[in-house]
Amino acid sequence: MKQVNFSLIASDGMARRGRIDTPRGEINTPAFMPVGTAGTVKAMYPEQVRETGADILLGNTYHLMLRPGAERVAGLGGLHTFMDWQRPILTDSGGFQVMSLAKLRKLTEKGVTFKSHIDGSSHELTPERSIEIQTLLDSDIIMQLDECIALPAERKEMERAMELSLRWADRSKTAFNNQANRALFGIVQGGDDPELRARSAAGLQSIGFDGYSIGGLAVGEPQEVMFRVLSDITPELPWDRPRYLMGVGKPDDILGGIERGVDMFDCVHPTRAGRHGHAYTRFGVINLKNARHKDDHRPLDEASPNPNCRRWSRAYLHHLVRTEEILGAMVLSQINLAYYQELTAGARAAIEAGRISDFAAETRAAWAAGDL
Ligand SMILES: Nc1nc2c(CCNCC3CCCC3)c3[nH]c(NCCc4ccccc4)nc3cc2c(=O)[nH]1
Repeated sequence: MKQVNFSLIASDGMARRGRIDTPRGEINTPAFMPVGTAGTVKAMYPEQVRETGADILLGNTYHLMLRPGAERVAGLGGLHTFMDWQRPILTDSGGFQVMSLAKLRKLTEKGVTFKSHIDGSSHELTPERSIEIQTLLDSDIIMQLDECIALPAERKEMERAMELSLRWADRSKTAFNNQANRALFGIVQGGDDPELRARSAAGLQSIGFDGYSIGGLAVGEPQEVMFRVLSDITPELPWDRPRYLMGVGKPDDILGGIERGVDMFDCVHPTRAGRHGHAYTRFGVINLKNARHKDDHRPLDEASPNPNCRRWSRAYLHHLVRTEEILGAMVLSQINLAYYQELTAGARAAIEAGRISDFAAETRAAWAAGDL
């Protein structure tokens, strides 16, 4: 009996409020999933990540297969034990990271061979090996191996990568062998071409997956192109399965994705931006590196539910950022992750109350009015 199940709790237009039940706990959707690339959400204790409201976090096949190695993590009890995060983990298949990080990549029908960006050692990633690695990590939601191309691209190129990804989807499903205790997601490709996207979605559904990721976006295209592709594709996907928009994004991308029927999001942005001195608040993003803050005794946001937004002056946060103090990265990572969770929690409540469009309008108005 499948131990990972999606329930649709409410919908409001295309927006959905759902829940994914897994052996390691539930995931409330729309969900923002913090990224813990190498087995840690940078600058955060696992319990702090949970306290921000996260139900699930991401691990990374590419990084963990290179160091410390998938078999080694398995020997140490799997990724949950290794990092002491006992709630759900989603892992990516590694293909995207190979194409963006590795050296001397060679892509064939079989898979992709590459040299590690860490020590130059040779590696191969195939649909079968990626499933094996994600299973060794004991991940709760795993991804097919796919090929993601940057936009803009020629239609022939988008078609080639989409059709390869579909063949790899089939091989991934076979290698997955219907494991009951974890979920396998297919990944929709097809660039910005509606016909290719529809073919990809139909092809994945005929194979059958526990969830459907929307890949090939947030790869350089303008936001309106991403939104058009989303509006075209979510109606083509099964309403009773989660939709996961990969690598997205900034708060306004996430809000727009929710309005277009997306259930799950991941992005390195909130943690990376935090380490670079950018703080996300209800009024938009504030660059604390800017010298204008050096005498500002006001807290970041005195009405925030997050104590870290009330506790220190902007001048102090500016000081931490300017001096590159470790506490700066810690505090701003927590502030940004907490804000992303406030945003998705607010969306979940608004969908349940049938008022997602009001919520979206209020949220955008606060961003626009931002007295930062
Ligand atoms: N398999 C697969 N993964 C994709 C990813 C990686 C998602 N995060 C994985 C985590 C696992 C661990 C690491 C990440 C994507 N990320 C983005 N954009 C990120 C854009 C961005 C870049 C830097 C900062 C902010 C945004 N588009 C993506 C498309 C795909 C795709 O088609 N297929």
